[in-house]
Amino acid sequence: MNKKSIRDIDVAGKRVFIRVDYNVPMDKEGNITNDTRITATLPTLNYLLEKGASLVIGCHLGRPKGQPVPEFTVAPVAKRLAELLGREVKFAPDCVGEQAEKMSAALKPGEVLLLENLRYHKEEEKNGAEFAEKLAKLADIGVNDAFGVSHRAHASVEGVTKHLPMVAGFLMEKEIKFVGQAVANPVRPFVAIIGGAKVSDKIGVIENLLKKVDTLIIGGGMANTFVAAQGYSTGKSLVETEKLDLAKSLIVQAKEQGVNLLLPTDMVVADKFAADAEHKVVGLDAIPDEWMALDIGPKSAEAFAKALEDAKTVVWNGPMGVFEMDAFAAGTKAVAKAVADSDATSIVGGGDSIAALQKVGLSDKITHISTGGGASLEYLEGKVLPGIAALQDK
Ligand SMILES: Nc1ncnc2c1ncn2[C@@H]1O[C@H](COP(=O)(O)OP(=O)(O)OP(=O)(O)O)[C@@H](O)[C@H]1O
Ligand SMILES: O=C(O)[C@H](O)COP(=O)(O)O
Repeated sequence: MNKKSIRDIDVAGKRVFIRVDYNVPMDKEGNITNDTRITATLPTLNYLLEKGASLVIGCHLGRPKGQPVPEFTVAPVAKRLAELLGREVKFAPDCVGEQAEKMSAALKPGEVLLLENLRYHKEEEKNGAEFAEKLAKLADIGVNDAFGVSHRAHASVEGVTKHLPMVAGFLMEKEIKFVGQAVANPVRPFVAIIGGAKVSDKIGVIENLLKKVDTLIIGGGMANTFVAAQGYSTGKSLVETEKLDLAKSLIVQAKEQGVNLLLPTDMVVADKFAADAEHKVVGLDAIPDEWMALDIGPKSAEAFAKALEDAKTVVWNGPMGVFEMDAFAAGTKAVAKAVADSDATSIVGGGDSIAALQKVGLSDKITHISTGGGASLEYLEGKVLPGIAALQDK
């Protein structure tokens, strides 16, 4: 890596601003259901603390759209982080402003301050210069250990580096190494699996992935838009109507480029988005008007698993269904098992994808669990991520 890391700087007695990706899955009561994204940063945090730094940690949770939405407070993260670090974690109820400045100024070496959700301010996602400057005031030097957010040119990721020199943390270094290596010269067949719910974010990635992979499997919420693009009626399923033309064109592009594009042929549909919903398996031509597709069906799962049998490189982001509810977890489980059973180099990324893998107990069968979902997909496409580009050169 041609970027500086925390090994290259002296942090003794300094306040370090660290951007992390603590966008962790939570249940309705606000309990963290998977803390991988927190534990993955501990080597960086502990190293800096041992070297005599104090830490000002910035992160986001969910998409509160620039408002202080209580559901998206990162207070539960502060509690979990304190348990994991075995030391007190102070909490600033606003990430910028007088109180945050006072709290950060009072930090002694070895002390840790977590800032409230950065996305409570709309300037974060807009990369507002003033907001970035306010964040920079909280520290002497910056560290980016948030690979998962480095595809976003947000204030705490990109803008802040104009006021605060920023270097890579250990997690960032590790992600760049593993994700980069696996796809630099992938052993073939190379299979990518895309699912999940962030359809408009990730559908654009597919065009570039088609140039790299031999097989592309699409499931989860992402598949519904492709099913609709083939002319089927999809009832109340999650569908990005604005992306139907793009989905159609991607189906054509896959054919032209000789990529084996696998879409579901059956679905598990439900009468509502709930764990106790009435549900059944149907073919694509039989999705009832008032129902929604919440998982791929068993035939699709079998076909996807078959395509993974002889894969040598696999990249997976996004669950095949609403795996958080047992009735809609079978597709994700089947694909997870197929990836685990193959002897491919496998990279699975994304907050919910990691949670799904742990739920089925197969994480240790995966070559690299990436904390980045959208970020790892964009990195795989060959894009320069703004958060990485903005780090100090060696
Ligand atoms: N058919 C579906 N309809 C609605 N939601 C779905 C469907 N299939 C999967 N999902 C939901 O998608 C969510 C995960 O999608 P997402 O794209 O955020 O993946 P991720 O692994 O968390 O990646 P990232 O880190 O980029 O967010 C899960 O909460 C899951 O319930
Ligand atoms: O979960 C993720 O992929 C990262 O935390 C980025 O979140 P975002 O897609 O809301 O920017």
